[in-house]
Amino acid sequence: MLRSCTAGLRSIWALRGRREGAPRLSMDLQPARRLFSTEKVIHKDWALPNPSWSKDLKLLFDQFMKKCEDGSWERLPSYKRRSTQESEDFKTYFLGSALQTQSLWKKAQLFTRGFEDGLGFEYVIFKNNDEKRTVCLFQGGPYLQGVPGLLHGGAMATMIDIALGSCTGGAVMTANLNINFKRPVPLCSVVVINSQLDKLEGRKLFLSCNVRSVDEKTLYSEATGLFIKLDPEKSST
Ligand SMILES: CCCCCCCC/C=C\CCCCCCCC(=O)SCCNC(=O)CCNC(=O)[C@H](O)C(C)(C)COP(=O)(O)OP(=O)(O)OC[C@H]1O[C@@H](n2cnc3c(N)ncnc32)[C@H](O)[C@@H]1OP(=O)(O)O
Repeated sequence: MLRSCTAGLRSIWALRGRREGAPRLSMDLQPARRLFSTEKVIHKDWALPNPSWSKDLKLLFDQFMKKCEDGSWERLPSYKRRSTQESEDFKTYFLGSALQTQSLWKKAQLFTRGFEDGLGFEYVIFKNNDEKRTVCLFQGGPYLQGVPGLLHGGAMATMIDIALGSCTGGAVMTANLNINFKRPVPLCSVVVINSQLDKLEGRKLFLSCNVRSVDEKTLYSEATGLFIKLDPEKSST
């Protein structure tokens, strides 16, 4: 596994900069203004295949794109930054946040999309609106290592949070996340996160998910989450 990961890493580095519009990874090599300067970078949809995607990930992606053809499933686009409207929605609740007072708001971006192709979080989410569930295809790259050769549990928790969040809509926050890590996830492998909305109770959304290998034989994790729809009457800061 480590050998294939190293080979993958070599090919990832060989492909550096080839994807159109892809910013370089390190801030010290690339001045911040260049990372955030063009509309093209800001609005790029990152939930699409790139050369770092493994065969498994591409195959599953193609299968789900087929399911999208009759409209029962949709691929969720993924941007480094939230749309102006979404940002405004959240700003309403966090008027005193440091981001706004320190003028850093313009530089804010989703941290899962801050890595160079293949090194961090490669993922795409498909949503079935009628069934209130999503499927997240996730390949965790070499920069997400915890125990040598294995994916860091925090990286897995991040993806679980995002996967569960994708079953919600509008302005919500994670109030509780409960994860059982059952088997370690090999670094650079592909996992499938099946999430569903179990119950809606007022502003509370109860969700659950499981994380499995592509062949479905290995159950890596199971999790539940409680998300709360933000109350416009309350400010959280
Ligand atoms: C953001 C998602 C957007 C989705 C967009 C869709 C696109 C899909 C694509 C991509 C998905 C990306 C997804 C990203 C995901 C990232 C999410 C995060 O990282 S969030 C950061 C970590 N979370 C916090 O920092 C919260 C901190 N906590 C709070 O701010 C508050 O506690 C909050 C807002 C959660 C609730 O506060 P209150 O004042 O509005 O509500 P109160 O009255 O306290 O609670 C309401 C009800 O919920 C229960 N409740 C609240 N917290 C609970 C808890 N921890 N456990 C159990 N019950 C709880 C309460 O008991 C109450 O229940 P009763 O109505 O009385 O029955």
